[in-house]
Amino acid sequence: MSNTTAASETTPTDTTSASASHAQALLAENQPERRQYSGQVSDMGSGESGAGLYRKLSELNIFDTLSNRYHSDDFNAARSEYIRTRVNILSIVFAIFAPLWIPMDYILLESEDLNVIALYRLVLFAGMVILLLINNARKRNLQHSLFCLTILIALPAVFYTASLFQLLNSNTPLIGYSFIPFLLVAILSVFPLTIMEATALGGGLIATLMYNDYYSATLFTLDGFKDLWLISTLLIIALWANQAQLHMLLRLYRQATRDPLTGLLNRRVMTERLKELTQRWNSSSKKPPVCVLMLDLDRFKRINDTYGHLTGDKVLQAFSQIMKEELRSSDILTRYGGEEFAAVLPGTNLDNAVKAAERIRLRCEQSWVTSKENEPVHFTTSVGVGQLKDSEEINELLHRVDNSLYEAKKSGRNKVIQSC
Ligand SMILES: Nc1nc2c(ncn2[C@@H]2O[C@H](COP(=O)(O)OP(=O)(O)OP(=O)(O)O)[C@@H](O)[C@H]2O)c(=O)[nH]1
Repeated sequence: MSNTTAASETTPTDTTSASASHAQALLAENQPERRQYSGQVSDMGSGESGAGLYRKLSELNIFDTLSNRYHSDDFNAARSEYIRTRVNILSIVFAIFAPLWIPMDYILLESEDLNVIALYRLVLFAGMVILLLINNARKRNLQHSLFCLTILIALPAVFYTASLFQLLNSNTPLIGYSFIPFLLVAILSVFPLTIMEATALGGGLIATLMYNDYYSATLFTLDGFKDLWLISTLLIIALWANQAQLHMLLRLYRQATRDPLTGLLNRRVMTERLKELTQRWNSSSKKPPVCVLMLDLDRFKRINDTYGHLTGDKVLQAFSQIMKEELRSSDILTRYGGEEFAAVLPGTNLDNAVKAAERIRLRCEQSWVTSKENEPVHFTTSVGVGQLKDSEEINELLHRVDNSLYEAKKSGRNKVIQSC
């Protein structure tokens, strides 16, 4: 055990690993911009910063709903469950309604088309049943759910194209067929999709409609234009509905997982993430290092008692800002309890974790917030650091690191102690 030397560099610890990229996704919703300074720490609790256009777009949640690039693995898993259940319901609806129309075809279609179309409908029915099975084979996997959603949209689109080709030369009116692309675009609106996902699926449907209009020689007619107009309008409304759903999901998710004062993850989420991480770590042959920091503000009660709780809150926000700035965006940062914080550093060895802890300690020492009376309020932190050992349970690691933190407090505070 040792109190480490102060690290002069201000760059975050940077060792690579597979788990680091996983953790990056876990926390991506909370990425701050890195700023380097020491001195007065502004009271930014949300973890959002930036300027100009980027900031405006962030405020409009454009980046949140544009693609899933900034979504955590956990949020993606939650969203995939929404998509999976809706794909289940819709594939059952299609499986029921596809063969149900066969009697209507017998009334409306000419005899030479009947058997072929009935066969297409049975194939669509079988496709939907198979999709139902595939859709439930993997849970909490966004790629898989999006794949199944694409199949859900593609199967009726292929059925529509094949039927249209079959019925191209017949004189019967296409009752029960021509609305299919419009129905599919409308169906998109029940899913919480990003703009890119919905545009890709909607674009595919518009292309299908145009392809069929072209082959039935209606693309450049008034009817063709009317179809395009209608499907584009429906797609815009579907995109709007997608955005509303995705935005609401993100908000609910953030409320359930974040500490409102600092914007960091809450303790429950951190424990879950850490459990997942260690399970994966213990079962894999590659074992990149994983370290944990436990950080506690020193004599925080005194700050509250002297300057009031609002100033205490400012210190908590400033401290979390320092953590965000001194650690990598792939690290898992948590407000663990009142004035206690924790950080999981995947892909970082003990030496580098100690350096990172030392950077935070030093930044705190050099920083201050201002009280209501405009007095500078300084603060310091004590830190315990430990690295996950082979076959070690997560609780054992946390217990070890907590003991180091306790030792740092006992031996005078404003210290980093590593657990061996
Ligand atoms: N302002 C503010 N204070 C909080 C919050 N959560 C916990 N606290 C306060 O944090 C203080 C923690 O005090 P202690 O546990 O005695 O620890 P300490 O004064 O930091 O002493 P050491 O940890 O031993 O250095 C208590 O006064 C709590 O009321 C919060 O969200 N805002």
